[in-house]
Amino acid sequence: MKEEKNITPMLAQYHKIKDQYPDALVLYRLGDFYEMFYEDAHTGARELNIVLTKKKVGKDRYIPMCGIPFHSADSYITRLVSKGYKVAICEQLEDASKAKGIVKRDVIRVLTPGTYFENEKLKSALLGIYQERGRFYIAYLDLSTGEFTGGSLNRDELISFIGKFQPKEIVVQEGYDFSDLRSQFKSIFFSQLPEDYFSEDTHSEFLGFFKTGHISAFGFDTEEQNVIYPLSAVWKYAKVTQKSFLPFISTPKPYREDSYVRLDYSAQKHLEIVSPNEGNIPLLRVMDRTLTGMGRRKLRFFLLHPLKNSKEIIKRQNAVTELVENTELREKIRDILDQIFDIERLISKISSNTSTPRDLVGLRESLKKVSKLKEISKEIKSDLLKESFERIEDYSWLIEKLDRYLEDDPPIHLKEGGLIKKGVDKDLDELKEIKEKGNEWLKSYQEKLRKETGIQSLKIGFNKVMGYYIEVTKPNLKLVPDHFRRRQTLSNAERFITDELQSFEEKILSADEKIKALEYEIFMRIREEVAFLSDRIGKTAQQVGMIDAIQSLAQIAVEKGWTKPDIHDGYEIEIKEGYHPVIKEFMPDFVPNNLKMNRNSYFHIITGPNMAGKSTFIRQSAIIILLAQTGSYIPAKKGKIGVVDAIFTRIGSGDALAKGLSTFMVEMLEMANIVNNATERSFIVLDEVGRGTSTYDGLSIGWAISEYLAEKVKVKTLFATHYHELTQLEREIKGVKNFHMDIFEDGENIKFLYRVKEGFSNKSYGVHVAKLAGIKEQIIKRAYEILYYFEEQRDKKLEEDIYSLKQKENSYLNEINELPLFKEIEDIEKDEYRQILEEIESIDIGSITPVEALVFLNDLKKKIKRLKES
Ligand SMILES: Nc1ncnc2c1ncn2[C@@H]1O[C@H](COP(=O)(O)OP(=O)(O)OP(=O)(O)O)[C@@H](O)[C@H]1O
Repeated sequence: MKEEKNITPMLAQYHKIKDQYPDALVLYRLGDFYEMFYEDAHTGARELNIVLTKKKVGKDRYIPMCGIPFHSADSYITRLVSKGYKVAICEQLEDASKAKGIVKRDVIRVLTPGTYFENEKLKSALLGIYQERGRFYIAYLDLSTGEFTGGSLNRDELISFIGKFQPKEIVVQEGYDFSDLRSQFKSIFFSQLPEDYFSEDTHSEFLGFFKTGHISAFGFDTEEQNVIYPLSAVWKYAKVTQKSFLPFISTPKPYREDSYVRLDYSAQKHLEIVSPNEGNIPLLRVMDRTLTGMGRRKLRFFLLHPLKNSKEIIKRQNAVTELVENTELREKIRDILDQIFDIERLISKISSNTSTPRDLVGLRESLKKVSKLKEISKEIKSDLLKESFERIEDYSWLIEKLDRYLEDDPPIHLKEGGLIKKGVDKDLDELKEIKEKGNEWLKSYQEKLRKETGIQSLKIGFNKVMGYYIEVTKPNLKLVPDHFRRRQTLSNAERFITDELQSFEEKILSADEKIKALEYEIFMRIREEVAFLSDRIGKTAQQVGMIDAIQSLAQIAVEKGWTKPDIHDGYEIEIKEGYHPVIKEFMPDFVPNNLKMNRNSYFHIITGPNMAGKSTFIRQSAIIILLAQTGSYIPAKKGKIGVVDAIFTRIGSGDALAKGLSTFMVEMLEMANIVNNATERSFIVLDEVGRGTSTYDGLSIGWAISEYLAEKVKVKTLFATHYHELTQLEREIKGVKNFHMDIFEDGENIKFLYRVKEGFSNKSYGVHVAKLAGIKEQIIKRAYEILYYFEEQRDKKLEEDIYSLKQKENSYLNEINELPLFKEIEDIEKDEYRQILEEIESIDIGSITPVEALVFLNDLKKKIKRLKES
């Protein structure tokens, strides 16, 4: 900010502070308001829709200003932060009435989208990214729970991670180009951090904070060492923004993407696991039977991180089974969990100094219930649950202490007093006694005055503005003695004070102030003791979350009659009478379907009319596999699941992920990702491929991709398509099988049966759907005429195409030699001519497919054309 000459001391102070926070809106405390000045005032007034005024700062000098009242500042600040602004809170650090000269002020905290952790609405979380040689090193920090994790990812994994964890703010090193990430995640705010956040000094400070000398102490491997950059940068950012309020941060944990099923961002979105597409309901919401915040977060993690290791899946499944089968135990656990608050949030608040006395009482009560949970650990049999129960620590000594110290129903605000029980501190007890005795004195003094004056209705009262007073109603005023001094006149009474009452007031008020100060001091001491235990209590809270997530899986299984799938390491997948768990909620007569995949039948091409249930079927299959691998029971009569290593989806064409890319380009990017990464152990669902381009381009791409996936990768795939030509693949590749959605046809009227059957269907019934949608009868009639014509043409053309492709395959060299174009190149320069000839000769006739032959021919034609033109 430019220096201004001859400015007031207040403005000079403001400039000094603002200069330290150039990228934040500085909220400068002035009495009962937070004021913004200059450019900040313009921004604040615009974003908050409040009046922009002026502040006089000298003779005829004004600066722009806007202000928000201190008492309702929270909602204004939330609005600013949720719009991506950083807000620096500049407080008065001393009592204005006692200050000599200008009141001391400083920024006590900077609130940013990723660090305003105590705001429930914002759900703040922070991600740091450091890039080196194409690898992304990340650190994720959720200050509301203390969760801190770091890892090394490739680009796809990074996108998937952001999708799963949904940070509100991403911080990167200066100069890092994040425009492509920003276009993909529009609701996330990005900040660049200066060099020193990534410096060696910061590394040492960070390691010092966690009392270790090297990052490997957290369990990171040698090749992950660079993760120290984002970890320490994120930690420093939290420290700088929180200032003295730094809440609990757990020891960083390595995030190992490769121990979970690969679930790309597009799959998370398409399957609507935790966040729905417009208007829908996500799987998590339908399944969630957790009773605590920790459990809810754990269940969310389970669903986004299905396991790959069959032993681990079965271990979790066994825990779920125990609670499915033992109703009494499940209900006992649920009853206890229901009374436990969000311990992770509480300890985070308590250690950040933003806690209220009620948070400590909440923690105490929750820990009591946690002890109750521990009491039933003897009844537990399954390994995973047993481990969780065993890891719960016993906090009876802390509970006992908190019980002894804290009043059961303390006030919300820390400074109101009445927090600490009797018997904790001698001085405090004495002061309280003075206060209590004071009450007795007041009673007897009131009695004495009534007798002396003869005014029976005389009463002594107290309010915060006036202090103590003697109230006499109007009709009795003539009886008031001379030594009563008037303090206030009301409509039907007068209030007085006497010397005696005034000296009493001084004594009591000073006792009261001392009580509050002492209580505050004691409270802060206990708070610190609890904060010191944060890490350990946090670990116990994690176990409570695990138990809660497991019981939630058991509860939903019991409620909905889900079954336990058979998990194995083989290739086969079999689902009997499976259904879509979300759609079924709203459609009780949902038709269940079977899926059977093995070495002879793993690439299923599913055709059928529009609206017949193809998409639903392929999505439900992916969801059932995902659920099975989280250890959950499944919405099916029976299931055998050969563990998959990835679930890929290519669904829908409406969701242009990144603006600026065509729908088709987005679709092809997703396809490229699938083709490049799928293995024999993956599971793919494709809902139409190549729709965003011309029919033949689309068909060719769909065809070539199917051939590659079915023949080369041999990956289990469900491919819903309107390209009926693709059903030909069944004859050419073993493992490809055709299915269709069954319908009941009666002339031009059809009824959807929503059942998947073997064989193909060569009609789309799109016109029928148009009719259902209410398009005029005469248009429908005409559409049918055109459709029949096209169908005839198509069938003829298809036969011809296939015939000619076969021909090309058998004798492609001859055909290429006979191409008229080929002869024309004889006049062209020898070298290039030879090059083309060599290219033709290098082709292995036996291994080329019809589609490859076509592509090759097209390429050749283009090259020749280019040569001719040059
Ligand atoms: N198994 C089922 N039982 C009952 N109703 C179903 C079933 N599957 C789907 N439906 C209903 O049919 C509607 C259309 O299903 P879906 O979107 O899966 O069809 P589709 O064949 O993929 O259509 P399109 O080819 O137009 O994309 C669903 O919204 C649902 O209401």
